[in-house]
Amino acid sequence: MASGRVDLDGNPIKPITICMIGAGGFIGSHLCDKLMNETPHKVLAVDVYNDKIKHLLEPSGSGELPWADRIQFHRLNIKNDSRLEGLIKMADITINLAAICTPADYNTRPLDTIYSNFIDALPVVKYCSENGKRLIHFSTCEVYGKTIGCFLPKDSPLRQDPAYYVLKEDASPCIFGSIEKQRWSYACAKQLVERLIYAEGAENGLEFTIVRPFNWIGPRMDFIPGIDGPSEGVPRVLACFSNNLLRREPLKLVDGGQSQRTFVYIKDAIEAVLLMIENPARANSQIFNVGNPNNEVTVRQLAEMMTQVYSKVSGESSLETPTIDVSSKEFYGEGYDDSDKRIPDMTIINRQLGWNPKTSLWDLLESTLTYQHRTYAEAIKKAISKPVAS
Ligand SMILES: NC(=O)c1ccc[n+]([C@@H]2O[C@H](COP(=O)([O-])OP(=O)(O)OC[C@H]3O[C@@H](n4cnc5c(N)ncnc54)[C@H](O)[C@@H]3O)[C@@H](O)[C@H]2O)c1
Ligand SMILES: O=C(O)[C@H]1O[C@H](OP(=O)(O)OP(=O)(O)OC[C@H]2O[C@@H](n3ccc(=O)[nH]c3=O)[C@H](O)[C@@H]2O)[C@H](O)[C@@H](O)[C@@H]1O
Repeated sequence: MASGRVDLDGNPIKPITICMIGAGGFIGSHLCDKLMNETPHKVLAVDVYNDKIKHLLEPSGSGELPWADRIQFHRLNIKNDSRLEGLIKMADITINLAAICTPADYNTRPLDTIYSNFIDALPVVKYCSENGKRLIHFSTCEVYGKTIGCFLPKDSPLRQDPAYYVLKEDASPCIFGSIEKQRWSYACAKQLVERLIYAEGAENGLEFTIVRPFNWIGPRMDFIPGIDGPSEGVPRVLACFSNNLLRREPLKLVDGGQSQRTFVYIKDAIEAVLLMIENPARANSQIFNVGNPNNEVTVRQLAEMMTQVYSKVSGESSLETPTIDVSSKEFYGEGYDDSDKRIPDMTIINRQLGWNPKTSLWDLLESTLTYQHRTYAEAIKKAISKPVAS
């Protein structure tokens, strides 16, 4: 671990204690890795699960892990645990990652989605505000909803104009579908928490940073159905397509796979979060888009690229029919809707933190699919060869 580390203004960085809620998830596990390996900070890791950070908590051989005294796991559900306030008080800063954040849940479990993303976040904001603690809250790029451009006629030349689709923290509107399109329950809950945090900052002086991730992907994201998650579960697209590739099934393109996304490598994105943690003067009172505008593809193009990359890393040939079309109603059920296009404007994060993503989509898929193959291929083979109980 480096000593003599300095912030972006050349000041020495003092070791701090971080209360990380949702530390056992995809982003939390990578952030814990980074903090343990590269900084002197302490982490109070809060989650209901710890499988994805077990390697940081328990030594695999004999001897102690070098960071053993800098990470503590607290298994608790923030919905109903009185220990939460004490942990926030013990820390210098709280990072809240806890959420239900898989689109398959937004329209099928809208109450759980709203409670998780709105109600459960309220005490965290309150305790930080009342105790004068800094808060980094994880929101989402979904708060932008749809682009203005998607309401223009299909052949309008304005659709090519970035003013109609690039998403800016301080200028773009939040455009959701009607209430019966329950897909937007998540985005709407996240938006209201953003407004609450902003108001706590304005009226009560809460020191906050809001993060809007744009499709961060990489190893340990979600689960592979039937292996380390429920067989009927529907994770986010990276895990859905990985599962299809591992099982040699066609990748399912929802409504033709025409929606567009920009994907950023988790390791690039975590660099941005560390800059926020260690540069409070530059990060406080800011809302940051964190994404990679250079990695834009349609979902169909993503499927084609993942098929090619998987074939390269696994040595297996591609299927004759690599993709099939499926309607959103069939795949997600009633009430699904979609963001058409998500290009993050990078002006603010660039100006405040000098951060830029580095990894191309091909490279990030190559390292991620190498991990998926190494982690799951054998387990899938075994699961497939098991006779089905009659
Ligand atoms: N991955 C992305 O690209 C992305 C994009 C946009 C927004 N986000 C936001 O970032 C945050 C983290 O996302 P992620 O991809 O790591 O998701 P994740 O599901 O892997 O991690 C969330 C973690 O929070 C925990 N958690 C949920 N409810 C809890 C509760 N009541 N008490 C204690 N722990 C609880 C879960 O067990 C899980 O480990 C979420 O708020 C999500 O909305 C992520
Ligand atoms: O990651 C983000 O930045 C945010 O967006 C995600 O939403 P979305 O990008 O729609 O979720 P994915 O499940 O990754 O789906 C991406 C696209 O692929 C499509 N898809 C998904 C799965 C599949 O098997 N096939 C398929 O075509 C979806 O319909 C959607 O158009 C989730 O809402 C959140 O995790 C997060 O807030």
